[in-house]
Amino acid sequence: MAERPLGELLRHARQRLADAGIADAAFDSRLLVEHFSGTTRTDAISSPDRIVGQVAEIEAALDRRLAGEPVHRILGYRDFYGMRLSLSAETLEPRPDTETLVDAVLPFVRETAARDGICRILDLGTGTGAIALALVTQEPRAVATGVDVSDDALATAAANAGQLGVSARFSAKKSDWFSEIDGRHHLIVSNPPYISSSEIEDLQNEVRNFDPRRALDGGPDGLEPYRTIASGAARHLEKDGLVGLEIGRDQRRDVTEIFEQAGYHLLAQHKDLGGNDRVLVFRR
Ligand SMILES: C[S@@+](CC[C@H](N)C(=O)[O-])C[C@H]1O[C@@H](n2cnc3c(N)ncnc32)[C@H](O)[C@@H]1O
Repeated sequence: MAERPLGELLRHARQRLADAGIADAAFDSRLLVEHFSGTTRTDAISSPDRIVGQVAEIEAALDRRLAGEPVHRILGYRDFYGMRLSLSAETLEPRPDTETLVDAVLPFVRETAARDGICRILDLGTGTGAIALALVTQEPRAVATGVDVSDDALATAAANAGQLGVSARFSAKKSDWFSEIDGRHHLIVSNPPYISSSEIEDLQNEVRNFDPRRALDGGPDGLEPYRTIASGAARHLEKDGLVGLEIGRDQRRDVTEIFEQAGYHLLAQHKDLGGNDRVLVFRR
């Protein structure tokens, strides 16, 4: 059937996902139908008889969802800190938990910018650019370098900066952590890969099969990137600069120890909305 009324199509889509046991069937079906039909939630309520011509595209999107692909991978974007960020094959889907890191360091970014007229930020493992772009869109005097080893992620981050109108204050830089980085920054932020290599096989299919492995795998104990960041950060930080990190829920002690051994002290720690340890902020 090439055309169908919007209300009927929404019910059908929801039913297909619910019948297959998809947990968020109502939410996912609404996002997919709205995206591929170009309609809004208001249209669904005010014009359920509106005829939708994109039935084939919507069925194809539902097929992908039924095959286990996460809904935002199918949509090609995910919203983060009020921004719509494009995704690509080698970018992690930014998660709401990571907004905790942005909230934790934003006051420091604003204070630094007010004092020095600028805040230089280094985002290690930038992916879509989520953390750096949230900070530069919130503070107009902030400038950020987003580092990644993936060309695909860097191209996506640069495109996201363009979409948000902040290209002049965001540069995407290919570097293995600090290897190609010069100069000093007021703030280093990172949500590095922090899952141990052996645990990756136990992850939900939707994470393991659709988020890039390079964005997840933190080495044998999941802590390798933290060691690299702890040992290199001092050469790239301004005096009194901060390091803000996202961590796995059981990594608070280990990551604190790694940074304390490198001469830092823990300035603040934050839990995510689920009450898990999620963010640590260090000063030297
Ligand atoms: C967990 S993802 C975080 C992405 C993004 N910052 C976010 O919070 O949504 C980790 C990122 O680190 C990048 N990465 C992995 N190894 C790296 C390395 N050696 N040097 C720089 N970036 C690396 C991955 O490509 C990935 O984009």
